[in-house]
Amino acid sequence: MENNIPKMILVVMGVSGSGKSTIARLLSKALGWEMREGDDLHPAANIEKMRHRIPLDDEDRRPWLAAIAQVIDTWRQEDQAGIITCSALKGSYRESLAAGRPEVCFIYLQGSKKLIQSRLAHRAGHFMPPELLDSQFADLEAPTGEERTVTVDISGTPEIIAEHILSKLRQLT
Ligand SMILES: Nc1ncnc2c1ncn2[C@@H]1O[C@H](COP(=O)(O)OP(=O)(O)O)[C@@H](O)[C@H]1O
Ligand SMILES: O=C(O)[C@H](O)[C@@H](O)[C@H](O)[C@H](O)COP(=O)(O)O
Repeated sequence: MENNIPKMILVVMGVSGSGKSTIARLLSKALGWEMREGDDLHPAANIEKMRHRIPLDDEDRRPWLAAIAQVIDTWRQEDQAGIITCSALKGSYRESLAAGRPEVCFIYLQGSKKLIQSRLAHRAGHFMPPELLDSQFADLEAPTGEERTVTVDISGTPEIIAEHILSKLRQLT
């Protein structure tokens, strides 16, 4: 139990630029839970595709989601809490990550295309081109009403968003 929050596995999700890495790092610091960057688990071909401004499809994402599930399963086997970033845009992807893994809780970073576009315009040193944002929103199936999901608005500062998530997680149990 950290900050009155029971051990769980958080999947920080949302479109590119919604703040997954930023917020996951803050949550990891606050909770002392290990954080993994989902971006690091893409096959090289996926990174190349995105670099060339080609959106990923279900087939491309299959091995990536499997690698994310593997990280989650390692934490489960070790009875560890953890935080991983993953866009998890579609309901079917979330189902594949959550099925048989009751420790998983999704944190959905919700924001408008306009706001996220403006943040991506200022992000440097990332392989993901801002031009792919339209395709991210086209694929997004927001997790409205799904179980074990916390939705937060991303218009505030990272610190406010993280605090908001922590307070919602405290109310989950
Ligand atoms: N709440 C926020 N307020 C202002 N800028 C933010 C906020 N969250 C993230 N950013 C900035 O927006 C950009 C995208 O955030 P990032 O964490 O890389 O998103 P993602 O991991 O979802 O692609 C980064 O430049 C980051 O510093
Ligand atoms: O199509 C997808 O499922 C996403 O694009 C996912 O692959 C991830 O979001 C990228 O790796 C970009 O990285 P950021 O989300 O960190 O911009």
